[in-house]
Amino acid sequence: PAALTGYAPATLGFSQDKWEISSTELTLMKPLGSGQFGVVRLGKFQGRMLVAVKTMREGSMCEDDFIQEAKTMTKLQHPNLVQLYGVCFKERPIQIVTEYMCNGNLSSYLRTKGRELAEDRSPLIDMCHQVCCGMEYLERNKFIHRDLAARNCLVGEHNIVKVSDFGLSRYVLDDEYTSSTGSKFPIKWASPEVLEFSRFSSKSDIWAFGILMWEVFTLGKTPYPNLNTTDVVRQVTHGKHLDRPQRCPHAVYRIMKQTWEKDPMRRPSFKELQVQIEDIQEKDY
Ligand SMILES: CNC(=O)Nc1cc(-c2cccc(-n3cnc4cc(C(C)(C)C)ccc4c3=O)c2C)cn(C)c1=O
Repeated sequence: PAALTGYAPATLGFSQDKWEISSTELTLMKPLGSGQFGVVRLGKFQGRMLVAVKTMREGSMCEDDFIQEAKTMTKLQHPNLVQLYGVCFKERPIQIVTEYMCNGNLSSYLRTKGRELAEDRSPLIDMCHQVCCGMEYLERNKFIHRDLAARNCLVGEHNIVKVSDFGLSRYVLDDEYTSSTGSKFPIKWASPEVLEFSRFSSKSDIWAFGILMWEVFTLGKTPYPNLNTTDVVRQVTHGKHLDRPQRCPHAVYRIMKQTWEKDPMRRPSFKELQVQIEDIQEKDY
């Protein structure tokens, strides 16, 4: 059956609209770590399919709003998106069940495995291309991620990269995260219009994608190293950009710079970025 070949069927094999999962169908296993909503565990669905299970920490999420949206989110299906399989919401705390990615988040993966990846440049540009493909699908579906960063992408076998937790920031109840002046707000990935007016759009996702490209070509460095929040906000609003990472080809840096246009409408779309990245892959790699 498909599950044994490692191919993750989009809807775990049940009918399209069965996005409600009963907790009796889940076996929880080892913890994978904890995120904004609490502990995430490895699990098994119906005793055979490996999944990841987020158990919502009390008060961390606006659960009713999320449950409304979950049905739509299960319909977002793409090879470069971490598939949302369904939600257990008959008991509290609710549990979110997604596809499992064996190599963890892209930021840690770059920091630990980056050396090998950088031996040849193609894996790095290929990872950017995969994220771009997942984001182009979201853009096409008028779906905004709102917190695109290497830490919110996950890695599977054979350097497969998928975008994770898209749109979930809308349900975070922690003001430290949601307020642009909060200690957990992702300032270094935020575009000028997000910093000034909290104006999120696919064009602010494009800005964040440029920062993610910089993360990839620095093998997981934190952007604006040794700058504090105030300095980052000043630099970004005054049009000062991240420098070209030493292992980043000029052609790739030219793409990054397009994503950091102050005027959102002058930034490319993910569709246009996809073509530009594919052109580089054909020529240089
Ligand atoms: C070794 N393999 C693995 O560890 N694989 C996996 C690890 C995680 C994992 C583990 C712990 C924490 C988080 N995490 C991290 N950041 C988050 C950020 C948000 C927002 C709203 C702030 C964007 C929401 C949820 C999370 C969240 O659950 C994840 C994704 C999820 N999945 C599907 C895996 O395959």
